[in-house]
Amino acid sequence: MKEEEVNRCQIQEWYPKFKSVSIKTLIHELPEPFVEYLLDDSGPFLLPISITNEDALPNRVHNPHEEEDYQVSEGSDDESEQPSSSPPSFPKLELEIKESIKTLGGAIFPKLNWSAPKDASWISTTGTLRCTSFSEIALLFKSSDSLVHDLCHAYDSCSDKTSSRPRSFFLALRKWYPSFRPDMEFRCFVKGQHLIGISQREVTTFYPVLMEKKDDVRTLIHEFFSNKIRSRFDSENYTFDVYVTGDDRVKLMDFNPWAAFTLPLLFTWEELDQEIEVDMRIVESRREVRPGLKTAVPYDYFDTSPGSGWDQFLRNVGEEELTHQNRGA
Ligand SMILES: Nc1ncnc2c1ncn2[C@@H]1O[C@H](COP(=O)(O)OP(=O)(O)OP(=O)(O)O)[C@@H](O)[C@H]1O
Repeated sequence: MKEEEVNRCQIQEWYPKFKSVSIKTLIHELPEPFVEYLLDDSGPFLLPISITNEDALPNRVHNPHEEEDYQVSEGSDDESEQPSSSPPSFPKLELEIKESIKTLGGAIFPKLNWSAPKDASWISTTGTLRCTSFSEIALLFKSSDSLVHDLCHAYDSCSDKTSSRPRSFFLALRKWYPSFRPDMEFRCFVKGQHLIGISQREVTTFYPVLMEKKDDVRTLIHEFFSNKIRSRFDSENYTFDVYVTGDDRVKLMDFNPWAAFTLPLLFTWEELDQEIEVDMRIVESRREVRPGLKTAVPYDYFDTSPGSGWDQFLRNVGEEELTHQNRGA
C-alpha cells in the first residue's frame, strides 16, 4: 500500500468531495500544541482548563493546585514529589469548537483524521461518543488507544513510508445521530474499482430484519457505488462504510484503506484478495454471531489471569481477610 492511498481516507481529504452524500461534518485543523498534548503521556492525566467552564467530569477537583496540596499533605513531605505540570489550555480552539457544536445542533460525534475514539466511550458520562463540549472531546481523545494509531502508526503498512504521522491533524465534528441503527451499517469492499463485497458492520448481533432486507440493501448500495463513489474516489482498492436510512437513502460514513488495519468483518482478507465467494454477508442466525472485535473497556478490566491486576488485588484481599480472621480467632 502507498502513503497516498492511506492519505485519501482521511476525513479532511474525502469529506469536501463527498459532502452531499455523507452526514453533516465540520472540520478543524488542530494546533500543534494540542497534538503534542495528546501525544504526551509522560506526566499526570490532565484535562485542559476550560475557558467556558464546561467540564467533562463535573465532579472532579476543579483547582489542580488544591489536588496537589491534598496529595502533598496526605502523602509525603518530600518537596521533590510535588507535581510540576499545570493543565494546558486551548482557548482559541475551544471557542471555535463551541461554535461548530452549536451549528451542528448541540451534540457531535468526534473523529481524528481516520479514527474515532471508540475504545474510550466507557469513560464519558453517557458511555457513548456523544460530545457537547471541547472538554468532553479532549477527555475521549486523551483516553483513547485507537487514536494512537492515527497519531503515530497510520503509515506503518506503507511500502513508501516516509513519516510516522501526517503533517497536520484535523478534528472532524459530525452531527450526532441518536437513532443510528447498527443493523443498517455496512462495510463495502472495492477491488480494482469494482464493488466485490458488502458486510454487515456490527458482527456481534443477528438482526432478523436484515434477512428480509438483504437483497434490497445490496441493490441500493450497488447503485450508490456506481453513481456516487466509483468514478470519484481515486484509489483502485479500498473500503467504504455506509448507513442505509429508514427511507432507503445511502449515506457515506467513511473510507478505509484496503487490508492493513481495516477489519474485514464477515470476510477474511484472503477471501477478498482472491475474490472467493465474495458478495454480501450478514449474520444469518444467532449461532453465527462473532465475538466483539473491539472492546469498549480496557483489557485490564476483565483480565483475571495469573499475575494480572485483578489477580494481585484478589490475592491481597484474600490475605487481608485471613489476617483479620487470625486476629479474631
Ligand atoms: N454522527 C454519528 N452519530 C452517532 N453515532 C455515530 C456517528 N458516526 C458514527 N457513529 C457510530 O460510531 C461507529 C464508529 O464510527 P466510525 O466508523 O466513524 O469510526 P472509525 O473509527 O472510523 O471506525 P473504523 O475504524 O471501524 O472504520 C459507527 O459504526 C456508528 O455506529
